Amino acid sequence: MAASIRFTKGHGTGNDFVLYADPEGEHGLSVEQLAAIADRRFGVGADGVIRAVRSAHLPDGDAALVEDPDAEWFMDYVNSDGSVSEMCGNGIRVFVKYLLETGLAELAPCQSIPIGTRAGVRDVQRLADGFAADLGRWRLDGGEPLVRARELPVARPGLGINVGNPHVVVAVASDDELDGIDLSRAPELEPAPPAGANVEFVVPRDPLVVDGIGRIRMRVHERGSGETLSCGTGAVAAALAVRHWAGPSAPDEWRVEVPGGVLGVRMFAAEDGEHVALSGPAELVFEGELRV
Ligand SMILES: N[C@@H](CCC[C@H](N)C(=O)O)C(=O)O
Repeated sequence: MAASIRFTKGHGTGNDFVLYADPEGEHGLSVEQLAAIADRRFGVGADGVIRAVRSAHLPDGDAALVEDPDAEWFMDYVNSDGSVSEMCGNGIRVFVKYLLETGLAELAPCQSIPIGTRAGVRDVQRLADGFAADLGRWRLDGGEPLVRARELPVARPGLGINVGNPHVVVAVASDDELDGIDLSRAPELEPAPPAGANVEFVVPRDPLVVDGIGRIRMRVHERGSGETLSCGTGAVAAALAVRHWAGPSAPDEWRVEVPGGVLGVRMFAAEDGEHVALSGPAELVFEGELRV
């Protein structure tokens, strides 16, 4: 018999999600069901589906990732093709907004809430106009694969960066070149990273730095979702890559323009090394019922 589940649709700079609450961890959906929900013609339509599960009710594999006993909620994130990802930078802000609006959690302005994810526990702070997520440590990862994309005149070397999930960032020559890339198909990476990667194409603004803030524009092809209007972890990877290429005088604060809006990225020293934080808006736009 078909079951029905209440859902909320939300987005962060146009990266959109279907969210539903499953506090006791009883309503995990199959890959096929998740992909059907995310389908833009035959389903609700979204770049990803997010399930809110109490950490206390996770299966052993995911429970091992939640080391902080204060992380009451776990963000179970899947891409629009039903594949699992470790982290979603836009999703985690929308997730916290959803917990607050549905009364599943409380958070005073400027305070933070720890959220369990497959990349570990991440703190999300409530701001006046959105949320900021501390995405923790990052690392150069995956070398410098050659990237080929349709309408990109030549293959370019990318830079592999892991911010909880894998990214490859590619610098392009101009706004026109960025706008001309056809991302209706996944870019080819050589060698291909074993777990795949999200691929960001990035161009600096001129001048690159204004008032101590670095400025870039990017487009993204997401692993498991295709081209999206925004990718939070992608914006973080893009800012880290451009800072890496720009050298020691580059700033630690960045403004990243994506097709769906603007995100903020900040690198800062923490006890266990350098962390990177992502800030931006989170919107909930409608509610409905899933028939699964
Ligand atoms: N859009 C997200 C990233 C979602 C996961 C990604 N497609 C992956 O497979 O790693 C973001 O805002 O970070």
